[in-house]
Amino acid sequence: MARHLKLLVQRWSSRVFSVEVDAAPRYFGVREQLRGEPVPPDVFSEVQKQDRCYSLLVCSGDRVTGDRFHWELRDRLQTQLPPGSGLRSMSSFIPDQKGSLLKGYFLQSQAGNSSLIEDILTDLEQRNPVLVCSYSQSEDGQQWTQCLWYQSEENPVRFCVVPSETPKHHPSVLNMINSDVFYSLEEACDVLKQCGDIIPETRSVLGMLPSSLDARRKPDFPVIVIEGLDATGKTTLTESLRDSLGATLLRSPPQCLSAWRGRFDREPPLIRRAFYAVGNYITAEQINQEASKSPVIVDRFWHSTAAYAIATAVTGPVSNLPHEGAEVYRWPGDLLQPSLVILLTLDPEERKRRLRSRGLMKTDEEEELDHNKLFRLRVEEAYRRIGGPACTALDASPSADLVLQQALLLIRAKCHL
Ligand SMILES: Nc1ncnc2c1ncn2[C@@H]1O[C@H](COP(=O)(O)OP(=O)(O)OP(=O)(O)O)[C@@H](O)[C@H]1O
Ligand SMILES: Nc1ccn([C@H]2C[C@H](O)[C@@H](COP(=O)(O)O)O2)c(=O)n1
Repeated sequence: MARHLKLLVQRWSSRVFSVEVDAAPRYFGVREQLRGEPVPPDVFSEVQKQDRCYSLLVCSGDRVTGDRFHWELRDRLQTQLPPGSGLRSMSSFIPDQKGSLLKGYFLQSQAGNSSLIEDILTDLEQRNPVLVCSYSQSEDGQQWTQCLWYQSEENPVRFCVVPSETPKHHPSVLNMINSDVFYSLEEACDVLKQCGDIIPETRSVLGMLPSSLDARRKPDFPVIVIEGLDATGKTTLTESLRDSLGATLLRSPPQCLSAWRGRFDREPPLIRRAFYAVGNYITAEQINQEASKSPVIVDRFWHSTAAYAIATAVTGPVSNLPHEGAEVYRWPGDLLQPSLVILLTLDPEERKRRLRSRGLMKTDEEEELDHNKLFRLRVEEAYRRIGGPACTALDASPSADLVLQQALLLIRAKCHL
């Protein structure tokens, strides 16, 4: 057994497991001996006595391989598992310990299909970096126990399953920095470089980077970023501002990456977010060049990259986001800081009306914004919490002309244009 797996299992009883039920995590832990009354954790409360549950945790030493495997595993399981397996996202972590998060899946077998499921899991564990556990109920129905699958042939160690308190931080927060949100060009490039063999397009993306970057260089003209959810009116406003101010209009990701964007949108968060992070640095270089000649308007920048990444990594209500002022909301030290960031805000019904009347194709995340109210609320709140510079909110519900006038007032007050 690999050394890192052995170390993992040694600290097994200090780990907490979380299973997603109705878009919110439920927590449980394991103990070698049960103290006090047995209480089944609520994730097991609706499982029938004769049924078994299983967990699979991805334990790859290499994060690019591990994240890609975790991403593909969901499709594989959805195709192979019999109906009614109740596949859910799961994770395992040590509370408050950064980098301790392992991602995986939780499922259950029903009477009659457990041998099929066990064959699938055995095959997966033999060929891939996964750790499988099975859960079963004791004869008297009082207790659920966990058995590490790789040991089950030899001398299986059974752990008692116990409910666990909601941890201070959502588990995803433990691995967010430089996995979901990148705080330096170097960290984002490292991920893309590791993908060179599996995604040849990364070489072209990295080839677009300027040879040197100077985040401290102060642009001669103001740089104004327009942010907001899709269909809040960014394109409409940025084009009007360009015309009114005689400004240059740029966007992030920049035009030169558009041929590869769809390719990276199909990758797991680690790779996808690294692509968008690198896009911001390429746009920053374009800003540096243009802001020596005229004001620059930018359609999306760092706030979009960080807000969508944070809101996707965390599940459940807004209260699961990292707390206000947390490290994840800081601005990367090596990225150009705009003079002003305007966040367009819009009532969800009006946004939907504009989306419908526009009728364009939507990305998966835009679809998610429409269907998942909690996701939308998390993105909006993450936008507000990101600092350095923080967003200035602007109500985008009046007519396009009135929104333009309000934006010009903000720009003149802040940037003395
Ligand atoms: N102030 C406004 N009042 C009414 N309709 C508007 C207003 N601003 C924009 N629209 C319309 O709403 C739709 C979405 O606007 P726009 O494309 O500018 O949004 P966006 O934020 O750039 O969207 P995306 O991020 O998806 O590209 C368009 O059909 C546009 O004409
Ligand atoms: N600087 C950026 C720009 C965009 N994104 C991501 C966030 C969303 O998934 C999607 C929205 O972009 P749009 O469809 O409006 O072009 O792209 C990002 O992460 N960073």
